[in-house]
Amino acid sequence: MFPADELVVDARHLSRRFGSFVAVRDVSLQVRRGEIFGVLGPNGAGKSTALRMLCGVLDPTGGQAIVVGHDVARQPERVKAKIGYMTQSFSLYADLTVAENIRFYASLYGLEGATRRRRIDVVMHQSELAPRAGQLAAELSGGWKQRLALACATIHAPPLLFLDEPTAGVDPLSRREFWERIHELAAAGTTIVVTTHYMDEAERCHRLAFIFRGEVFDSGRPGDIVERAGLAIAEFEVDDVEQATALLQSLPGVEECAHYGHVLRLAVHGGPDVLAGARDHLARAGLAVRDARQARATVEDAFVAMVRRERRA
Ligand SMILES: Nc1ncnc2c1ncn2[C@@H]1O[C@H](COP(=O)(O)OP(=O)(O)OP(=O)(O)O)[C@@H](O)[C@H]1O
Repeated sequence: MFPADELVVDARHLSRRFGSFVAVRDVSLQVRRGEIFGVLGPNGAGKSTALRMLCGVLDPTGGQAIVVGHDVARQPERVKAKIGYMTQSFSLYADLTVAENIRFYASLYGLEGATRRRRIDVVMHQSELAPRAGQLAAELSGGWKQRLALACATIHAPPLLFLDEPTAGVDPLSRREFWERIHELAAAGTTIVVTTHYMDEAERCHRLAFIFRGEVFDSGRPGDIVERAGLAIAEFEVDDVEQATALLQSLPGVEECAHYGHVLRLAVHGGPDVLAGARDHLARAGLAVRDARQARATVEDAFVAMVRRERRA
């Protein structure tokens, strides 16, 4: 492991206004070396704006961030040289081949001589792109484009990698492979800050920050965030799903009652006696319950509950 106190990102009270609109407000977050840090939030929450400030491509209008040892507002060029940045749109040159794209990024980061050759070999090998070196980027599938984008973003072996919705639109297998690669990079000491809308990906992060309307609402390890949300979950298989939903939604403390095929998933604020209480409620109304079981609350449950609570407030 790496020194636990080695902060690669140290943002304090970071803010960004666009005119009178505050897109990011008073965001403080610290990311340690080798961590995979996830940033979650609904559309328009301010995730990309926060990331762009941490990358040194957008000036903060308040607060401070030290990233890879440099102040993002005072030394944005130093920060940019030391980080990798991959966005949803991948920033590839469609009419260049795989190898040409990688060589282009190697030049962009000033790699020369033996170091350049070695890094090109390493990323080609790690991304398994070597057999496709001569293929045009435009001809690659979504998953291979994503591999190429990651290869380009890491060509200079940056100690810190920012990923802004890196798996949007790629298939589940490619997403899994991508995350395996992310974990390999982190295990080798690369720090990763990633935004995502996929909650299974959020669960793969070491720590998370929930951003809503520009502010951090909660942050910590996925398990701790889920625990703080205080939700108990039960799943029911019932014959009359619609009637069961209506009945369960009338129970006190219900956060959500959602359909998953023939299964109803109930999330309530409260203790584990939820299962027995809800089943009794259905039984009293004469509804047949074929199966009832307690389930694990997830980051998605915590996220949805948080966003709903804030929208109600
Ligand atoms: N250059 C800009 N000028 C004005 N407003 C902006 C600008 N950039 C972002 N915003 C606004 O700031 C808010 C936050 O946008 P941002 O792109 O950071 O959200 P996000 O959380 O990344 O959303 P998404 O998940 O949809 O990518 C939005 O309301 C957006 O319209």
